[in-house]
Amino acid sequence: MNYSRFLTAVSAARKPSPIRMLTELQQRSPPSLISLAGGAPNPNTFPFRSAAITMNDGSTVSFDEPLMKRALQYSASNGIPELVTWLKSLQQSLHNPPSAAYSPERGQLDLCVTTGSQEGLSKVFEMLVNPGDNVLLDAPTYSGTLAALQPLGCNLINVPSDQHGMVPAALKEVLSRWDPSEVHQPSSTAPRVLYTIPNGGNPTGASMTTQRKQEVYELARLYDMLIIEDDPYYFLQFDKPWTPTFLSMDVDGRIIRTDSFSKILSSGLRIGFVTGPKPLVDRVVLHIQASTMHTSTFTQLMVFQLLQSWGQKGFLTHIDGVIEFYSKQRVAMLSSADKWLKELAEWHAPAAGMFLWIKLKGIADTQQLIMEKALEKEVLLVPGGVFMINSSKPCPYVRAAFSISTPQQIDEAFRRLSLLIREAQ
Ligand SMILES: Cc1ncc(COP(=O)(O)O)c(CNc2cc3ccccc3n(O)c2=O)c1O
Repeated sequence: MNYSRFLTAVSAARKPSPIRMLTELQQRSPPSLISLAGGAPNPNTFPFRSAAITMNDGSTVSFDEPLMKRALQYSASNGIPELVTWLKSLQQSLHNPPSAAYSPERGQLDLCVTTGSQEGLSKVFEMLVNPGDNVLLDAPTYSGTLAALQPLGCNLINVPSDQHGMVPAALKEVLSRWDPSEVHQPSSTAPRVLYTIPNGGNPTGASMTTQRKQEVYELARLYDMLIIEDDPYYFLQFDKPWTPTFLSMDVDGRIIRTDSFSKILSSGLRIGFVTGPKPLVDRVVLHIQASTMHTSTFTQLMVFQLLQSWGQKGFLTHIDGVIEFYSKQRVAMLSSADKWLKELAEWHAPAAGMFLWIKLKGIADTQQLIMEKALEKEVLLVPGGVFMINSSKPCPYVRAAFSISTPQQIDEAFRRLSLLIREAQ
């Protein structure tokens, strides 16, 4: 793969920070090294001494004095080494990516920690997307992605999708505007990037089938596109076996995958990770060096100690418990939807995630209904327009999350929504 053709001028211009290189050199050196180089503050001046975090199972994640001094200090921009190693091993076990054994130039799999997958997404978009570029995605899509992409001045092209995700035949039709043999010409306007949320899509709850992923991947090969696989709901798939990921079929090194611990460990700790070809992950890390420097060392060490004590088996056992919770929530929302909304709306049962995408019958646009009337009835949902490429276009959908409210609250909310719809029809 020729990765340079995908980089924006800004990303290509990024250079390693000399100071960060010295810091990382020092961290790799024997303790006998005396460094007067780094501008790191002296941790003995920090007011925090130790910490002990009690886990639900009664165990403790501890920070003794030496570890606390490390936790409160700067660390490597790609993530603390032990967490990066643990996550790479997890990706290997879950996805067995073909590119893991490749040379760096050929797109060897690499990984960096980010402050939530949101940071990973925004830095990946800024690495790849120039003003005027054509970028493919299946709308409706995550509003945070639109917020990161649209200011870059690109042209977002929608690829039709349904409850099983992006439709390969529709992608083929969209791409038929360009000749695959001409995509490498400097004047070509062919898309170089395709973004999708393959599991438990936000807001649609849609999940791509393996067959569709394979067909989309082959089209990405034909037109030499990168695929951004934004997959924060991968661990919230209700049925096993979990669907193979784009990363697991990535023989070319053209997948950039963003994962998140927000839906399974904590959303406030802000731990995500970007997995992809080393030439591209390196560019994301250079951007991190020049922006946040790194994700909180304390947070990374807290999560790493937990993962180390769990092991992959324990991690997956925890996830089983999370899935069981959301599965019950989903059942509650679907039964309340059947009870209150059957004649008034349409929806598909999601196979993953935490969202129900509901089409209200007889209502052209939900924006006003939700933002004005719903508050009167004391029920809040997200009007579907915020997930569309053109948010001003009328949209008859609303997004309902079954993550926080109790089954009883969900039932009452849908009773209120049913009154709202009847009044508005
Ligand atoms: C498809 C997709 N990709 C990336 C992310 C970012 O997750 P991160 O790892 O935590 O950074 C998300 C998070 N989605 C949301 C977040 C959120 C935060 C506050 C309030 C509301 C929020 N709503 O509604 C959301 O959908 C997502 O759905």
